[in-house]
Amino acid sequence: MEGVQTVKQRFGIIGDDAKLNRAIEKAIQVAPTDISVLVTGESGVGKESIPRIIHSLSHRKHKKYIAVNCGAIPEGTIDSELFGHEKGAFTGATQTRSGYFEEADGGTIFLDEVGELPLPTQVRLLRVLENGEFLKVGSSNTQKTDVRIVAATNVRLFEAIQDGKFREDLYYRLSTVDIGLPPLRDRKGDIHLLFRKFASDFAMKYKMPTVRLDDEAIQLLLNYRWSGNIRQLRNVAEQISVLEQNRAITGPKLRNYLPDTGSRLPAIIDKEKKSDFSNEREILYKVLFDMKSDLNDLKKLTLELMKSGNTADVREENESLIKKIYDDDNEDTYESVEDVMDVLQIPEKSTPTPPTAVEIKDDPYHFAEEIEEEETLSLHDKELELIKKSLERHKGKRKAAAEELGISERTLYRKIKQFDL
Ligand SMILES: Nc1ncnc2c1ncn2[C@@H]1O[C@H](COP(=O)(O)OP(=O)(O)OP(=O)(O)O)[C@@H](O)[C@H]1O
Repeated sequence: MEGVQTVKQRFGIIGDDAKLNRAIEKAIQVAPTDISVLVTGESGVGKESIPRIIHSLSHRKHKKYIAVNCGAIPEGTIDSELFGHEKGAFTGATQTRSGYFEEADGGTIFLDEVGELPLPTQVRLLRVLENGEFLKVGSSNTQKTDVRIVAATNVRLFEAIQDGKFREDLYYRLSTVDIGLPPLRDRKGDIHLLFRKFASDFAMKYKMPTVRLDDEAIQLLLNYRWSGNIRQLRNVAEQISVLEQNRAITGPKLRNYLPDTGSRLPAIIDKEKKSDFSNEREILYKVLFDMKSDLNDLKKLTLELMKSGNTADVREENESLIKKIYDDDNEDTYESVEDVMDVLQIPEKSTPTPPTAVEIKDDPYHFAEEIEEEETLSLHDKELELIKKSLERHKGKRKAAAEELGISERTLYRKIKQFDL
């Protein structure tokens, strides 16, 4: 039997927390059996690695492993996705199609977000679990399949059972063995380790030096509540790796990337609040918006220089703009405003005046209008725009889009429904 450390290495699992190790150990122990396993834990704790371990260490490893995100499939099509359908079963069913349970015969199916399954689908699933039997949608011919099921949930299934949204008998069938993964805030010893790993991965990906945290930043990292768990930590490491010029990260710098930190208060878990990604995104939008605004200012300046060819006129007319672009209290700015004024021979004045709203409005340059338009966009609009763009770019493939956006497929699915896309 493979050891916990070997498995961690093989599956790229970082951390040495006792609860994490116990979860991996349990996965290794149950792998050779056909026992159904329920993986529990908050969103982003790394539940997906457990079914992969179980499948790879089982006698089913040469057969298919299919991971299904139950929360990402619309209710109307989930039965057909899982169990297939007969030709003519519903409008658009132009030919017979096999479902995941048929495809994965001999292998393993991972049902992520199993608590999201509609009740009629739960009945079908129970039947497969009990005797391996299922019916294609629109068919009365019983079929057989031999599939090992590993399910995962980040909702409290007991509450769903009490609310009549999840069948109790199905819960017991699924959770013959329960493997719980701890939230990141309870794995303090692993937090900095994970950050360093992600920072080094992103440094390689973006071909930049690795960011490093000072002591204050490390403390902040350890005391943060991480409601989005490892996924959120990874996103923060990526944002910092991409956006920070100075690779030595101080506490105050890091704080900008941690929404609602409440400084070092102990973790407060809000059951209703699923994640902090909207706040996180807000910060990112702000940084991106500032960068875009600077870029537009520079475009304007360059165009004016090209059009007029007279640097003296341009520098006089755009004094406030030049100051706005270069007068930054950020120590990472490449040039100080004094250097630029020197180059352009503009005398220093005490208080730079940023362009007023009227100035921007009256500006004949289209990119200035762009700035004004951008400023009026709400977070909601920007989120919608990003989701649309990402879906377009990935030709409607939700998995790829969710990956790019740094959210789970289920969250993306909810957003698609929310924005009526
Ligand atoms: N121990 C770990 N070491 C390295 N990366 C990890 C670890 N655990 C999780 N990750 C990474 O964190 C991200 C989230 O993990 P995963 O998708 O498995 O979470 P989850 O619990 O299934 O979340 P959800 O319930 O939202 O689907 C992934 O990018 C995964 O690779």
